[in-house]
Amino acid sequence: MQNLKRNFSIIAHIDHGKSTIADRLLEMTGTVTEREMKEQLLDSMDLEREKGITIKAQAVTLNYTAADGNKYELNLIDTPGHVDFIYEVSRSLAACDGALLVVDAAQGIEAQTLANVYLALEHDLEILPVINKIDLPSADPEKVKLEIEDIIGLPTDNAVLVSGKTGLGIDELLEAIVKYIPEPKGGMSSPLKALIFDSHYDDFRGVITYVRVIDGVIKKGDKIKIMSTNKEFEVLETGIFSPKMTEKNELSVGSVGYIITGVKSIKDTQVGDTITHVKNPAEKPLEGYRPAQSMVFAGIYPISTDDYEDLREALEKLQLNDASLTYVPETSIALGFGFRCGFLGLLHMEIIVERLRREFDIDLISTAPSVEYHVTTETGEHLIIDNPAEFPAGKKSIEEPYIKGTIIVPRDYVGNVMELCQEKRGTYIDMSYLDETRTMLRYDLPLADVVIDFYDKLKSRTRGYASFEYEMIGYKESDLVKVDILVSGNVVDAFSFIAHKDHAFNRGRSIVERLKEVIPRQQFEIPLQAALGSKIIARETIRALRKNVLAKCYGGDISRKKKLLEKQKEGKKRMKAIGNVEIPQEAFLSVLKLNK
Ligand SMILES: Nc1nc2c(ncn2[C@@H]2O[C@H](COP(=O)(O)OP(=O)(O)OP(=O)(O)O)[C@@H](O)[C@H]2O)c(=O)[nH]1
Repeated sequence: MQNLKRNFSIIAHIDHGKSTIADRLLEMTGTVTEREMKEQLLDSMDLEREKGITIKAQAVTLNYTAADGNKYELNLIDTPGHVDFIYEVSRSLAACDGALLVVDAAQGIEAQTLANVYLALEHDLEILPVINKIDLPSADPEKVKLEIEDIIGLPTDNAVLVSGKTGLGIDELLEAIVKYIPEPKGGMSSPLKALIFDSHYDDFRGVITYVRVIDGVIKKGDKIKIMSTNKEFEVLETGIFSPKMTEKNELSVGSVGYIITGVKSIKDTQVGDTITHVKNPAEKPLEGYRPAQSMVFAGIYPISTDDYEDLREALEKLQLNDASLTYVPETSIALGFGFRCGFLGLLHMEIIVERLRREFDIDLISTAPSVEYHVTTETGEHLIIDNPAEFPAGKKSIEEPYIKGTIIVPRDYVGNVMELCQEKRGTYIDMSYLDETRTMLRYDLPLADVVIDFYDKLKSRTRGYASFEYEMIGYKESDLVKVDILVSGNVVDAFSFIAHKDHAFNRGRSIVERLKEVIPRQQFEIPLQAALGSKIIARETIRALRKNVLAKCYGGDISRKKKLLEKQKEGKKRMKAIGNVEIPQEAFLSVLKLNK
């Protein structure tokens, strides 16, 4: 029997029009009305819209009657667009049989386009090229077609030219989806295999698990189990997204929808895992499952110690919907009680910190982001550390994570990009010309240096024209040291960092220079030092000053004097005392920012 389902996702570089095209498809198939369309449906989170990125994979089912008279069920699975979420992209793609490759007719292929295409090819997906924005005067669809053929090696005979803005070509696109995206293969009577490609926590209904059924049928009342953990659950409801959650009696081969099981935590239904029946289970799970892994770590501290419990609750809540966020309590002499958090990448970290601030209204300090190091001690012990405070004194060797970075940039900026990559300890791999104006560069880079300020610098040095994408390539041995910052001879743990030996001096010096500017003079001299073990590598001194707030009030107005003293006391609350030195909160903020 013919399967009239088609499962696909849209892959595109940021701003090439993924959401706009998705909206048009929803509109043309009558899935949502124009009025409902006002809000861009597929990315609904505020923050997401602001940052112009799609964070969480989502799905929607469209009903489409094709020119051949058949009624098709088209399942569009939205994928996150950013490298931080590459694993989620990969799992969403695994739920599809094909992908629309959307390329902006005026911009051409970008780094992210390439990375996502390679992922789709790894999953054996049929790729349908879609050239968007053909309404633009600067559109050059023929040139973009050639690029797709030359750079990706993908034929473009069946490429569809569209304008997400005007709706031009969307009819043809729907027909092309039915024609070129393969129908789902799988056995109706085979043991159940369903891939979990996303999940979210709903306050009222518990965990909603997004699944794609590969083999078999799943329905209400079924006893199921998660294959990696063998945990068993009962199915309370099955349904599809149209785009609201709509109950359906069953999900069968090729279906994309949700199941509700009364699971309390999304940790129990991790993305990439396989669901099967307790009775007559599948023999083997679907390939490629691995738990999401933190790549970037940072300490997060409430500015006011009163907010500590609120911060813990907020993190707990965020984790309900984000299994890739990890946190453990941590204490810092300088910053007090907080949490060491693990993130998928820098953007993920920014999003979480921003949500803590906005949605939970907590004032925070985050320490400079770091990565996970593999250390072998002199006694042969292997340690994994993600916090400079844990850096062992005696060590034999230390390894750090490396990425392979791909940067596409207009030719004029190649010099700047190469310079930046060199500063970031990159190793040049190769360079190729995409067309007359654009160049693709590849470098191996240490992740630690990429997370610090690589994106920002790349943007400013190429005036925003560069696109950047990376993949992890593993660990490499490196000459790394820990640098401590001392204020009046006391180590301020929040400022300690791990760096390559050649960079230790510069970073250490810039921190003590900055501290000299932001710590107010006190009644005694304050030495500021950067130290590598017991060796001082940089030093500044804040000269002594007798600060007398009453100096200005030579008259006898006692109440005014009192007021000033009160004010000074207030200010002191916002100080952290390191030894006998009072350091204002702002000093931490400004130095940690610089450290970023
Ligand atoms: N002129 C023109 N503009 C378009 C077209 N399609 C999309 N745009 C515009 O391009 C910009 C990006 O479109 P989005 O649909 O948000 O792009 P996206 O790929 O989903 O972007 P991210 O969600 O940031 O990954 C928006 O300002 C759209 O209005 C088109 O066909 N023609």
